[in-house]
Amino acid sequence: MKAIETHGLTKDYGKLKAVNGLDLKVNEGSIYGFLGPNGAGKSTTINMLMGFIRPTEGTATIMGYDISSRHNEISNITGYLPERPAFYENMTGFKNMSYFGKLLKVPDLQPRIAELIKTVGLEGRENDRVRTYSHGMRQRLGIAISLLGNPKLLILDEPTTGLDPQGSHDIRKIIKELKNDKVTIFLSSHILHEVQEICDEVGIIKNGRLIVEKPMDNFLRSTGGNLHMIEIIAPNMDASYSGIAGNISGVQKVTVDDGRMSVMMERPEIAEEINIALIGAGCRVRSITEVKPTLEDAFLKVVSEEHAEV
Ligand SMILES: Nc1ncnc2c1ncn2[C@@H]1O[C@H](COP(=O)(O)OP(=O)(O)OP(=O)(O)O)[C@@H](O)[C@H]1O
Repeated sequence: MKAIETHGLTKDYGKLKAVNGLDLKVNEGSIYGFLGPNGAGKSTTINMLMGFIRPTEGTATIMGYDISSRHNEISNITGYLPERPAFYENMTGFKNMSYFGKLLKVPDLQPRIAELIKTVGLEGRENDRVRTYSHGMRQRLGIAISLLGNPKLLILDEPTTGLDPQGSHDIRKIIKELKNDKVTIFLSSHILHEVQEICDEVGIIKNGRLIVEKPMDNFLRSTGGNLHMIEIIAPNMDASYSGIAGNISGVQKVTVDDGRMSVMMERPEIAEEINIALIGAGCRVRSITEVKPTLEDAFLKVVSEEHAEV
């Protein structure tokens, strides 16, 4: 069973197809990064999954439950953090949690709240009114509330946007710990280095259509043309060594710039041959580092292409 599965999910706003025939598959236990340019249809998709708006066409299930008919079951197993969470501003963080916890009929509510306040790092501020909270504290409270019911699936709409480095780091840590507890996490974000760090699957939507859905590693490798890249540093590195590396079988491209050689090659083991050849030719190799493709590069590449990949 998939944690989330959609078939032809579509939302029209007049002539605009905000979401257009979306077929998503989110594996249970994964951290799935749902990406796309502004206006691509991410929030509209999330709003349909959460039952806030009705699809124009198509179907979707969450943990096997149909979103159009099994809303109660879905609410019981899904936690949700909206892009801008709303609270009772004049109540304390603790009281807000109590209120939502009672709505969800959370058993042993008081100890559960205390535990979550600790998890999200709000200790010491839980008895202050929410209107005095910073943006980061509001996000922390929103995450704590979304976790009240011990969800199996957590849907987070841009959870770290606008947070300071410590806040983003803490939230990434919470997300990774939830994965260890087998919670599936579906998050939308524009902060691609964070998505690369924590997500193991990636789906990219553009103009309402899914253009990529892959395990993160596969996606990063596929957009790099399945090549591996290394960077070699040597104090006496210069262009005369390019031919030495370039002659080795499986090396696709060599550039030398500012005392650094960059090599694109077909297999990672070729690095050892390059090292031996360079040293044999008098190059004083100091370091060889694997350069990982970035999600940002891969994302920009696929969204600038017109064709759909899936
Ligand atoms: N209630 C609405 N009425 C009309 N059009 C809407 C409505 N809600 C969203 N749209 C349009 O649907 C498209 C998708 O919007 P959506 O908010 O889902 O994008 P998004 O991917 O979440 O964008 P962002 O990254 O900017 O948050 C946009 O063109 C938006 O203007």
